This record gives sequence, C-alpha cells and structure tokens, in this order.
Amino acid sequence: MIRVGQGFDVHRFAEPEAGRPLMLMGLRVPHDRGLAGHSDADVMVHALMDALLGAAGLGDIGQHFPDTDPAYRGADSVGLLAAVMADLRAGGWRVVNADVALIGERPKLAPHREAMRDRIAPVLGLAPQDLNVKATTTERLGFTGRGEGLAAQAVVLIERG
Ligand SMILES: Nc1ccn([C@@H]2O[C@H](COP(=O)(O)O)[C@@H](O)[C@H]2O)c(=O)n1
Ligand SMILES: C[C@@]1(CO)OP(=O)(O)OP(=O)(O)OC[C@H]1O
Repeated sequence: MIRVGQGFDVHRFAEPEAGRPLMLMGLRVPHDRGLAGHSDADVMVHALMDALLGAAGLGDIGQHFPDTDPAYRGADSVGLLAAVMADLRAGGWRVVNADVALIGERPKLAPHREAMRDRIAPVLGLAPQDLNVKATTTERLGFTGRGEGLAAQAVVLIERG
C-alpha cells in the first residue's frame, strides 16, 4: 500500500534583538533574524512532519507535540521528526520520497540545499537524492514577500507491505 501526505507551516520572524538562530532543515542558516516559535521553529521540518503524519493517518504535530507543553520549549525539531519516524516505522511504514519547499524571499536556500538533504535524508531513512529541497519567493507579495515570516510546504509518499 502507498499513501501520500502534505504539510504546510508558517512562522513569523522574531526581532533581531531576540537573538534566535534561524533553523531550517536542522541546520543553522546564517541570517539577521530567526523564526519565532515555542520550539526551534524549524518551519521546513514542521511541514515535513505534518506531511508524514498525514500520510500515515496520525493527525498533526500539534496533537503529538502540543505548543502548551513546556517539554517542547526550544525543542530540536529534528528530534521531533525522529519521533514521528519511529511512529511510522512502528506502523510498518517506510518513506519512498519527500519534497520540501521553503516559501520566502530571504535567506536564499540554494547554498544550503545539499547540506539540508544530507542532514535530513538519514532521519527519513532516505538516500539524499530521494529528498528534494527547493524554494520559491512570492515575488515580494504577501507576508513572505514583506519578509515578515517564512512558510514551508512538504509532500511525502510512504509505503508498507
Ligand atoms: N528563499 C529562496 C527563494 C528562491 N530561491 C531560488 O530562486 C529561484 C527563483 O525563485 P522565484 O520565486 O523567482 O521563482 C527558485 O527556483 C530557487 O531556486 C532560493 O534559493 N531561496
Ligand atoms: C512542534 C511545535 C511544538 O510546540 O512547535 P512550534 O514552535 O509551536 O511550531 P508550530 O508549527 O506553530 O506548531 C507545532 C508545535 O507542535
């Protein structure tokens, strides 16, 4: 059996004075500000987790990791992704491929694409070439275009049996 899942997430940028690092796909990406959130606000990994949970019929990340739970304050999203993968594996699922898109003007993702694949693919049990990482601007339109925050979308295919 194969199943598809999609995920979407948004985080606003914190003020530069907050000193938050910008975490994307488990990497600290050089930028003048980070994203705000209860966790480390890794918007791309959050979209990926929601896609995986959706494909497996396991709800969403807010159900698994409530943002009211102090346990997840500053949480490393890659650790949460590993927990999601453990749930999928317990259900007999494996990931076939994943496609993750960042939506925003800056930072440019292109210089970090390969390192992001290398960081996250093993967590998914994938070869790097089966995890696609991409980005688009919104042509300066909307909240991402104004640089108020970043959005991410992910699509995954999983199979079992
Ligand atoms: N944050 C981003 C946004 C875009 N890119 C790269 O630029 C290409 C062109 O973007 P358009 O929105 O004008 O289509 C896009 O395909 C990405 O390769 C990026 O690296 N980081
Ligand atoms: C992973 C969590 C944990 O608080 O991270 P947040 O930083 O709150 O991010 P969000 O995408 O708003 O919701 C997901 C949460 O479950």
